[in-house]
Amino acid sequence: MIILQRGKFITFEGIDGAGKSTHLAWLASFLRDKGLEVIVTREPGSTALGEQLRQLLLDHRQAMHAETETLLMFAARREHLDKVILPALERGAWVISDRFTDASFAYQGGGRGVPSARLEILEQWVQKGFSPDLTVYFDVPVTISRQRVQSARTADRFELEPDLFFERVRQAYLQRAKQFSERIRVVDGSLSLEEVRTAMVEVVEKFWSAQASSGYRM
Ligand SMILES: Nc1ncnc2c1ncn2[C@@H]1O[C@H](COP(=O)(O)OP(=O)(O)O)[C@@H](O)[C@H]1O
Ligand SMILES: Cc1cn([C@H]2C[C@H](O)[C@@H](COP(=O)(O)OP(=O)(O)O)O2)c(=O)[nH]c1=O
Repeated sequence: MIILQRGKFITFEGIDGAGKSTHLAWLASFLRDKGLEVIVTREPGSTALGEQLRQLLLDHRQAMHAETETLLMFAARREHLDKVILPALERGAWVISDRFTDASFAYQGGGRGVPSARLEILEQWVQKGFSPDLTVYFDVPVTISRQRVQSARTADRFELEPDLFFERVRQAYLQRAKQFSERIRVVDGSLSLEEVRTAMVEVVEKFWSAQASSGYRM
């Protein structure tokens, strides 16, 4: 009898320009080299409906109430869980997502001031106790992330927010990293690309060894 083990769910977090997307591809190939099926995905988005919600959420002409924004983020997440994340984990694949619920606590909570208690209700409603197995948080000062984003792409609705908004987002991430220190690993994203990658590899290799020693069959 073949007993299929559930895959692992890894998320990347950080303020815009922290370097998440740059390092995601590396992690995917690291895990694929170990023989795993790996799904790379992102939030908001990654389903047909989720990508439409993403367009509404990121379009700078689309002003919206902070609670509308929050509900749309969780609506996109519900689809993402149902159509992509949970089926992949159940068939044994590993899933790496560029952002997940920590982003709602950081952006809608820290950035927009939506009370954590409300976010926790939505989290419980949508996730029913499900959360990532590992989160890598790339921490960068706002000035650095701004410079990177400005030279890399056209700003979306969030990236047009002032520095103060991103300071609050960053503080909320740091606070959450303290609160969930077992799950959320902080990497200094302000270093050179090579140095950040080395720090990330260390985090991922530790996680990998912990899985192996706890009996996870690779
Ligand atoms: N450690 C780094 N040093 C210098 N530039 C970086 C570093 N990390 C990312 N970048 C650059 O910053 C820009 C934004 O990076 P990206 O990975 O898209 O960030 P995010 O996905 O977190 O928004 C890209 O042009 C990328 O090449
Ligand atoms: C998932 C999520 C993203 N966001 C925001 C953060 C980003 O500014 C934006 C899109 O995410 P993303 O594509 O990761 O942006 P970037 O590549 O610039 O880091 O959506 C929230 O505000 N709340 C959420 O729950």
